[in-house]
Amino acid sequence: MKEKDSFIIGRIKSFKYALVGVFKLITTEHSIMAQCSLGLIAVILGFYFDISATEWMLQILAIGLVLSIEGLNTAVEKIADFIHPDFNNKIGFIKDIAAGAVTFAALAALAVGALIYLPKIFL
Ligand SMILES: Nc1ncnc2c1ncn2[C@@H]1O[C@H](COP(=O)(O)OP(=O)(O)OP(=O)(O)O)[C@@H](O)[C@H]1O
Repeated sequence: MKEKDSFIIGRIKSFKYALVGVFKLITTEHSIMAQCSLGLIAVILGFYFDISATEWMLQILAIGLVLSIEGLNTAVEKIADFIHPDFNNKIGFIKDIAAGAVTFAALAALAVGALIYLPKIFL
């Protein structure tokens, strides 16, 4: 049996695997690429409109929330396709609710973006 790593070595290895996961998500998943692009546009808008520190914090949290849940949704889709590649109503239900979770985050992020930028654009 493989010997267990020490606490510190274990955490460093986990962080390395997590960074590899970030790289895989960004380079292979179209949904993550799309969300990253929207996040990048939000960051550019943030610099353009010189938003406050509080607005930056809310915007960064919103971007992080969407990317995190989109990443988990991708993982759910991959597991579903792996364990049951054929059409199946239960797999469809699982994928739908995982996508629904992303939609909650995306709507919240949209609301944050609207509250930050609409007054700056129209007022
Ligand atoms: N094996 C399946 N059985 C039943 N329904 C499925 C199955 N695979 C996909 N679906 C249905 O199709 C929808 C889209 O699934 P899919 O895996 O293509 O996700 P997607 O959001 O298009 O993913 P991607 O991130 O690859 O663009 C699901 O939400 C579900 O309703």
